[in-house]
Amino acid sequence: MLRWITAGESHGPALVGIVDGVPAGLSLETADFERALARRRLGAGRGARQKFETDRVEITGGIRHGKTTGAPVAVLIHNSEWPKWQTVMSADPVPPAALQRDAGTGDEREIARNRPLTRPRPGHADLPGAVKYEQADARNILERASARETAARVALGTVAKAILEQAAQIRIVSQVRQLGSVRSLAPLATPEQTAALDASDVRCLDEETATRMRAELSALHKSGDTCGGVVEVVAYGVPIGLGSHTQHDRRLDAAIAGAMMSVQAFKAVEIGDGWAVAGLPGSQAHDEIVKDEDGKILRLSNHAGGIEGGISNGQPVLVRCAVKPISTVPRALRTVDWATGEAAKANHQRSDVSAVVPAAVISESVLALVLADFLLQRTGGDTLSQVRQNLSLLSAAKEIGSNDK
Ligand SMILES: Cc1cc2nc3c(=O)[nH]c(=O)nc-3n(C[C@H](O)[C@H](O)[C@H](O)COP(=O)(O)O)c2cc1C
Ligand SMILES: C=C(O[C@@H]1CC(C(=O)O)=C[C@@H](OP(=O)(O)O)[C@H]1O)C(=O)O
Repeated sequence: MLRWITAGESHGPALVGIVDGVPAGLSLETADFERALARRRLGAGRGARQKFETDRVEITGGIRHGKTTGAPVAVLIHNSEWPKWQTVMSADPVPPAALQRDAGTGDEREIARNRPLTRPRPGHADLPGAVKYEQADARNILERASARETAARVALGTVAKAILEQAAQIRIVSQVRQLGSVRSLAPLATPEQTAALDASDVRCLDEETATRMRAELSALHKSGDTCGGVVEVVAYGVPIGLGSHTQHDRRLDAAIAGAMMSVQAFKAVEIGDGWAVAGLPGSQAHDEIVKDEDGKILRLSNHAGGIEGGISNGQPVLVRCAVKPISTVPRALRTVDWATGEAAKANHQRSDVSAVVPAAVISESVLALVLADFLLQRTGGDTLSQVRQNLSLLSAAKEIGSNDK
C-alpha cells in the first residue's frame, strides 16, 4: 500500500512530499525528479513564475546511491523566489514595521505584497477558506490552495511511475483534448509519443488544431481573460485485477476519480467514454468479448476505459478531466472587500492564463500514484523483485474458474 502527503506554501521556502510504502530496489535519483518537474513547467498559457522557477529538488529520505531502500521517500522542492518572500512568509513573528517597508529594493510591489488581501477572487479558495479558518488575510488561504502544490505531487508521481514502469512495464501518457473552446480529435496518444507531446507547447500533435489553440489563448490573454479545457491521460500495460467490486472504497474507478478531483481546478472526471455512453443504447456502449485464433480473450472496443466493476480489465486505463478556467481573471471579477464591506474588484496578482497543459502532466502523476497503490495492494512485496515475482505468479494463475475447483 502506498500513502502520500504534501506540505508547503506557494511562496514558502520549499514544498515537501512524502510517499510511504515504496518497495526497495527501485532506481531513482535527483535528476529523475527534476526532469519530471521540468515537464510540469511546460506549456502555453503559463504566467511569469515558470520563466524563472527551477524547481530545485533535494531528496531527504528513502533513496541511497540511486536506489530506494524501502523507507519513506521524502523530497523537498525549493522555491527559487524565497529570498523575495522571506519577510512576508516568515514562519516566525516579524515586527509590523518590517511589513511596511521593502527590503531596501525601493520596489513598491514589495510593500504591496505585504498588505493583507481582502478582496476574495470568485473561483479561488479565498472566501470560503478565510471564513472557515477565520483569517483576515486571504494570503493565509491562497498560499496553500495554490496549485504550486502540484509540484510536490508530480515529484511523488515520479516515484509512483518508477514503481509502475520498473515492476510492471506500465506506462502513462497524456495529451490536451480541449483548450478553451478548441477541441482536438487527435487519436489516443501512445507512450512513444511522449517526447513529441512534451515538445508541443499545447500538448497537441495535430498542427492545425494546435494553431487554433494558440490563437485562442493569445486572444484571451489580450482581452484579459482566462480559459480551461480537457486533459486526457492513458495508462498502458495495466494488468487485469487492480481494484475490486467487493467494497466501495476498493473500486479502482472511484479512487482515480477522487484523486483527480483533488487537483486544483479539476471539476469533472470521465473514465473511458463516461459521458458519451450515457446517451448510447446498451448494444453500442459496451466492449464485446471475443476469442482470437489462439483462444486469447479480446475486446472489440474500450468504452469502459479499462475498468469494469471497479476492477482493471486489461485494456488501457483511460481518464479525461475537465479543468476550469483560471479564477484570477485579469479583467477582475466583482467581489466584496471584507475590510470595508464595499463592492470591489477581486484581488489580482501574477497568474496563469491557462493551466491546461501542466494539468495534463499533473494528471499523469495522480493516475500513477493511484495505480501504484492498487498494484502494490494486489501484489504485496517489499522489494522490486518481490513485486515482479508476485505479479508474474498472479498473471500465471489467471485461468477463469481455477479457484472453484
Ligand atoms: C497547474 C495549475 C496552475 C494554476 N495556476 C493558477 C493561477 O495562476 N491562478 C489562479 O487563480 N488559479 C490557478 N490554478 C487554479 C487554482 O489553484 C484553483 O482554482 C484554486 O486553488 C481553487 O480550487 P478549485 O478550483 O479546485 O476549486 C491553477 C491550477 C493548476 C492545476
Ligand atoms: C507556482 C505555480 O503555479 C501558481 C498557481 C497559482 C494558483 O493560484 O493556483 C497561482 C500562481 O502563483 P504565483 O502568483 O506565485 O505566480 C501560479 O504561478 C506552479 O505551478 O508552480
